[in-house]
Amino acid sequence: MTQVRIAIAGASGRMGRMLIEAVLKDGEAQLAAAFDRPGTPFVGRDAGEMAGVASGVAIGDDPRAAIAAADCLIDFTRPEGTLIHLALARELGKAMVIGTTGFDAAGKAAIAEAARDIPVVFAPNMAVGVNAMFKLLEQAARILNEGYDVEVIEAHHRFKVDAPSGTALRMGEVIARELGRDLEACAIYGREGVTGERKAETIGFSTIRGGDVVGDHTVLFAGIGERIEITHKSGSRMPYALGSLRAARFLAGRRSGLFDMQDVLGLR
Ligand SMILES: NC(=O)C1=CN([C@@H]2O[C@H](COP(=O)(O)OP(=O)(O)OC[C@H]3O[C@@H](n4cnc5c(N)ncnc54)[C@H](OP(=O)(O)O)[C@@H]3O)[C@@H](O)[C@H]2O)C=CC1
Ligand SMILES: O=C(O)C1=N[C@H](C(=O)O)C[C@H](O)C1
Repeated sequence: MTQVRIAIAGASGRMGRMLIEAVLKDGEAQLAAAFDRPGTPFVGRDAGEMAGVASGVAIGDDPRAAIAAADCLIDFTRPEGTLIHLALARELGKAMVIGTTGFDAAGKAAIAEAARDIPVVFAPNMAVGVNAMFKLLEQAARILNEGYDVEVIEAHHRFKVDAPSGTALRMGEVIARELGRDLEACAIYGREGVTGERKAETIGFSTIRGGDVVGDHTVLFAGIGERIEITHKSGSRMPYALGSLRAARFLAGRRSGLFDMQDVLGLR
């Protein structure tokens, strides 16, 4: 069995650490490189240190060298960093798994463009449970397509920098598509003051930030006299890391193309 050689960007970040731990425990993957931004105190230290395992791989600060050493780059950083790493992966002909959220339209277009030359999995949530919930939402929206108000509520830790979460936005997209609506036109991001009555076609988003909440998402379908709530709660970041490794294996042997976790999990 050939092992997929993995490089990890943002090695000292919350997801970077979790990914390193997952790769080191996975018999089908090999940690080829891990890197951080130059000047961070983690550069030069063993990548497995925070997982309590000696990996023999020192955290570097040269993205090009790290990506060149691997078959696949897994990137959970920030949009500006991811786009730099994406250009390098494209130049070097390497696969890439992108978990970073918060891209603008130009960033998403750059990912689609790069995927003409290299294989890319780009998904706002790598957890199997959340991807199952996307399918449940499709079905719920299909059934509750009239008379039910749709609200997406998400909660995350105090360190998260983008809102609403990428997952909440994808939930909104899935529901809007099923209802024949354009999310850009119907999304309401928070309410304040005299807002007037709720418009039936809107999809509302509410964001909570606090403490160490890993990630909770609820979609509320509220009718007159009844309501349905579909909720996913993350208790650990490991499902995101394990999903990313599944994605890296899915990309092995592919030459190009833009995929998401629905493709990886065969849910399309
Ligand atoms: N798709 C999914 O399943 C999931 C997605 N995410 C997303 O992943 C991303 C990272 O989350 P998380 O690990 O919690 O964040 P952290 O802030 O803990 O880690 C981010 C890492 O990226 C580095 N980084 C930041 N900016 C840049 C840059 N411009 N260039 C290169 N490296 C950079 C940071 O380095 P430094 O310390 O120097 O800033 C840090 O090492 C977020 O967008 C989050 O929403 C998170 C969980 C699951
Ligand atoms: O920043 C996080 O932590 C998470 N971000 C992703 C998102 O924005 O949807 C996925 C998960 O919810 C955790």
